[in-house]
This record gives sequence, C-alpha cells and structure tokens, in this order.
Amino acid sequence: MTQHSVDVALGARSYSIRIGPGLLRDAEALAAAAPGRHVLLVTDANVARHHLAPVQAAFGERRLETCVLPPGEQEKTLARFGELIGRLADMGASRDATVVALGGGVVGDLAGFAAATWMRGIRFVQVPTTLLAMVDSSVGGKTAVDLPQGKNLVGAFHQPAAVFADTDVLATLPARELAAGLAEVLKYGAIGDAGFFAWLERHMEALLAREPTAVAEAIARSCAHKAGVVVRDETEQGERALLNFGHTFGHAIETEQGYGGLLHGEAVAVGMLLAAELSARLGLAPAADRTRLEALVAGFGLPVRIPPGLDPDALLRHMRLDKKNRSGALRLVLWRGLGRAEVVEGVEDAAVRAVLAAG
Ligand SMILES: O=C(O)C(=O)C[C@@H](O)[C@H](O)[C@H](O)COP(=O)(O)O
Ligand SMILES: [Zn+2]
Repeated sequence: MTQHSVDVALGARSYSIRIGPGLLRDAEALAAAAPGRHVLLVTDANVARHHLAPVQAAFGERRLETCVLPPGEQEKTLARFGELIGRLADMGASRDATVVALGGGVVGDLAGFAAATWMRGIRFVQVPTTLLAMVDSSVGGKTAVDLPQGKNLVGAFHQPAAVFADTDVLATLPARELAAGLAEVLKYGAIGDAGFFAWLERHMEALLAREPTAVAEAIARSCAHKAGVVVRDETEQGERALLNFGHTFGHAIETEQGYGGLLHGEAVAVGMLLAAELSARLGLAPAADRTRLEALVAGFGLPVRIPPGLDPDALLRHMRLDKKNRSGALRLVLWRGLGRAEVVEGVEDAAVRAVLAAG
C-alpha cells in the first residue's frame, strides 16, 4: 500500500505530513512526536468510539490526559477552548507538553488553539480522522474557535509539529463527511490546478468508492498544493487567501445556520458555486467552467444551492465580518475559470446580493 509524505518547509517549524494506512498503530512514531512528560489528547465521542484505544496506548497512561468532546461544529466555542485550557492547567502542563488532536477539523482547530495559547504556545500534533482534516485543516497552522457572529473569528496561526493521516480510518467515515472532504479537494483543482481537476473528474467513482490508491493520491496532491501555498505565505498576507475560495459565502451560510446545518465542506461547495456564478456574471470566468464545477460538486453528492429559508441580507451581513475584508470593504476570492482564482475588491453589494438571492 502506498505511503506518501509531504513536507511543509518552514525553517525551524518545518514538519512532515505522513499519509497512508496503519499510522494510528505506529506507536513508536506517535510517541516520538510528543517527547515531553505531559500529553493532552483531544478527540470527540464519535472518533473515540473507533480510534481512541491505539492512540492512547501509543502515549502510555502515565503521561496522558484525554479530553473527549461532544462532536460537531457547534462545539468549536470559546467555552470548550476554556475547558481545554483548564485541563492543561489541572494536569500541570509545562512548556514541553504536547497537545494531540485526534479528529476532524473541529477537534483540530480547538486543540490547536489551546496549544497556540497555553503558556504562549506549546507543541501540537495533528492526527486527522476525516478526509477534510487530512487534506486541509490539519495542515498550515490555522487554529480557531467560532463566535455566534462569525466563523473562526478568534484564533491564531500555530503550526503542528507533525501530521499523521491514517487512511485506514476513512473506511468508517460517513459518506456525508467523505463528500465534505472532497469539496476541499476539488477546491485545489479549481483554484490552482486544472490538471488535478480533470483527474478528479476521471476518478470520481474511484474516490466515492474509497479506492485506496486514488484516495491516497487525492490526499497527497491536496496536501502538496496546500503546503506550497503555506510555505510561500504562512500568515495569509497574499496568496494564501486563495485557499478561501468559496469560504466567504460558505462561512456566512454556516454562521446563519448557527453551525448546526451544512457541514463546513458542504457550505464551501455551495460557496464555490456562488463565487463562480458571481465571477461568470462579472465576465471573469467562462460559464462552461462553472458548469463543469457544478457537475463535479453534484457528482460528489454535495449540495449545489443555498439551503431554503436563509435570508440573503443576513448572509451579506455575515460576509461583512469576513477576515479578508479591509476598511469595511468586501474582498472576495473570485474565479478566472478552472485552475485560476484571484482576490477582488470593490464588487458591488447589489451583484453579491443578486447571486445570494438566486441561490
Ligand atoms: O488554510 C487556509 O488558509 C484556508 O483558508 C483553508 C480553509 O479551507 C479552512 O476552512 C480555513 O480554516 C479557513 O480559514 P479562515 O481564515 O477563512 O477562517
Ligand atoms: Zn475550508
């Protein structure tokens, strides 16, 4: 079975993303990634049921505290962050402690934010268990919690020291979660690699069938794309904003639904189509490419429309609090067609609203 490794070259903060089967059972490698006396392992109840035991065994009971959170984006709150910090304090974690995130994006973002802030930053290891976390949220060091007012509004950049993406765990991933991860995978093709997009079109069935070689290649190509962007622009001064394609719209949907509606990847899928539609209307992207984007999104079983009942004006209000905005003006990642995206400022509210109203 193929093992892949992708390096994120950030000088003293460089790390490897290991991708392949059996990594959760590689006790030696996991233990080596957390060398200090204290380890806080953060996971959620769904993941714990399937995957907690081997990871706990790798770190050994003596130095391990485990925190099992309820699952779901609604848990990515300041209150849960406070709980994690309380656990670190209670266990007497010193600066050589490690926080390990075993789970999807919510667990990774929360645990990472605790690691970023405890004693101004301690070691952090990502063990992603969803496709979305493997291809996106475990890589690049964005950590955060949500506020009722907006998604990921409180957070920090804090790179992991290692990422272990065990592809065996994808066997038990619900189909809806698999599709949500595929949304972030196809994003890389849409914004930067038309050849990868075409590869995804050709391998759609294989990916949905979880064919191991195809899945591992999709993860490795996604991580390689993201690693390249992160190395060039770690703290999103420029190019990294392109990874936010579909997210201004998507985050607005998630916020308006109180983080209990669409999954993040599903909201991003709808958001990419809205951004593509706006781009086509502004004459920036060929309508034919938008059609191909929608076909792949739908082919992966992802939603293609804004969920019914969401008010366009409320969505636009949420978009105003997006982190890419400057001096009160919207900055959107728009599309130039397959493989090309750019940040655009000064799009008229009316044009954005029209796209939101059309759904
Ligand atoms: O890593 C990035 O940069 C991204 O934008 C990747 C996104 O897919 C991811 O959802 C990220 O957490 C969004 O960050 P935010 O800055 O828009 O909150
Ligand atoms: Zn995302």
